[in-house]
Amino acid sequence: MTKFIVFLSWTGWRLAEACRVGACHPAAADPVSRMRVVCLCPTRRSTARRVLSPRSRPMAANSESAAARRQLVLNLFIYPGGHHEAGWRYPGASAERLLDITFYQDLARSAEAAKLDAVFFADGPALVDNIRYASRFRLEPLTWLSAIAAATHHIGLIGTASTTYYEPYNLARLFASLDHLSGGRAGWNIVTTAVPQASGNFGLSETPSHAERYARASEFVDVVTKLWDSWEDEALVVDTASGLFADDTKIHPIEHVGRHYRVKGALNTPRTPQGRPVYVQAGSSDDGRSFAARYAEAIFTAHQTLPSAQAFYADIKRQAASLGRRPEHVKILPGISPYIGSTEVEAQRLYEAFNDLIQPEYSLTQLRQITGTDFTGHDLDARVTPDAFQNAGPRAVASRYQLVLDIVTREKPTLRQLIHRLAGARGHYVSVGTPEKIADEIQTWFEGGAADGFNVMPPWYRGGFDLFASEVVPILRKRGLFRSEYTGKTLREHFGLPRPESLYAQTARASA
Ligand SMILES: Cc1cc2nc3c(=O)[nH]c(=O)nc-3n(C[C@H](O)[C@H](O)[C@H](O)COP(=O)(O)O)c2cc1C
Repeated sequence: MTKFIVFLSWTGWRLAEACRVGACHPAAADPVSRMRVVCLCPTRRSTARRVLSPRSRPMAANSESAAARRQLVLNLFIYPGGHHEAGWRYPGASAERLLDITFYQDLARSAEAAKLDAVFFADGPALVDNIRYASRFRLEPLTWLSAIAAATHHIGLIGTASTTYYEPYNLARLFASLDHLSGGRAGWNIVTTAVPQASGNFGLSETPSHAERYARASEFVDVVTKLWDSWEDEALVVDTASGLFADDTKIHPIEHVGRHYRVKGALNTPRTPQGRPVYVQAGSSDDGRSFAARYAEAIFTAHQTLPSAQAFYADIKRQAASLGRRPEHVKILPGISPYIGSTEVEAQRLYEAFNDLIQPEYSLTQLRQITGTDFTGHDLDARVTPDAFQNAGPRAVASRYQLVLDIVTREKPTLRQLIHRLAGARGHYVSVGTPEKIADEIQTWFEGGAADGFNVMPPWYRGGFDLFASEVVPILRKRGLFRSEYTGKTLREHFGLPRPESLYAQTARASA
């Protein structure tokens, strides 16, 4: 017997749109979640008219062209099974295709068709605890992004790699290769990795301290920058007539000797189309912020409230400017996880449908990892108070810990409410509502000094992303906030970032 799920999925909303003109449709199978829907014509007509006739927002002043106007950055953050920890269980989530590269190539092509800036892959050098309940295995970013590069032409490719668990020379080669093979679309999300179980996979008896990780990260970025610049742009000659392949006077060993690394160089790969991949960064503590202000060209960050995001945004822009950098060359990109419905009620119901699928064993594991407190066996409907987190230890300086503490202090949730808050997007902003409402929130953060764009984190694939691309992006485009066409080919061009001059060219110019 076909199960009728009353709440309206996307096709149902489309049907509701048809309802507005009075033509009710029989129940139809919804290709997104393959749930059968019933179009509630009579009750929907007024709702449909209210919801479906998009409220006009003040359009961009005609005199100001979209191209001249500051453009929103939108990346699709790809996570196996979706960003909600139970996303893999949601009907229509294609759980059987979690390791199917064609699924991710199709998703990236859809993101490219929507003119998004980049696809974004996280990474973690260890198996998460309690994998038994959540699709939290890791797709190694560089290999999967290389396959996506072959299936796309414009969209950027941002992969995460940890300075704590890589070697500079290898990382420089990998990202240089991704930039070459993609025609200049590579971005490197620089992380220092806080998860304690990673160190055992790399022969370390303990996890380096928070401060030590950032000290290493700074030297690491200095080394890879020298490696990416070790070939001057003119070094590669390839003159078949004369037989000169490369001008080795323009290839420079870096001879780096530092506290953490000794690297002779030069890199064994020519300088790349972008010169260097785009430097993205994720880590929001004080150390993380000063590191980001110094190196990052884009910063992935987690904020639950507009004021918190505004304070972070202002701080980073101020720090970057004080280092002589142009603040507009540092893009602040909070995560946003959208739950989209044709009415607020339906969107809320969708959000609750996901939370009904969570398995608290996994959620409590994540909470313990972030806060150091094990709530196993605690009453899920009892309130959580800040003094419950006595075992934070070194985690206390990590931004994710602070974020959870802020939620508990601000909202006084029960344990169940807290794990629901975190289940959606691990502490990133969750936006539940109609496409208009979600576009309003994006515009408010973008114009309110809180974000230069977002890493979009759909609760599930594909439906969660397809709804965002088909319903929210057009509203943003209509408001003049987001591109209609790519105007560049490289990720730097999408982000409006300059191609960096090599260190040698800078030195030569300075001494000329
Ligand atoms: C938004 C965000 C995303 C992150 N993504 C990753 C990741 O994919 N892999 C990883 O190893 N660490 C990741 N981290 C952890 C950071 O690399 C860093 O180790 C941790 O946040 C501690 O630094 P912080 O206190 O400065 O945030 C992320 C952190 C943030 C804030």
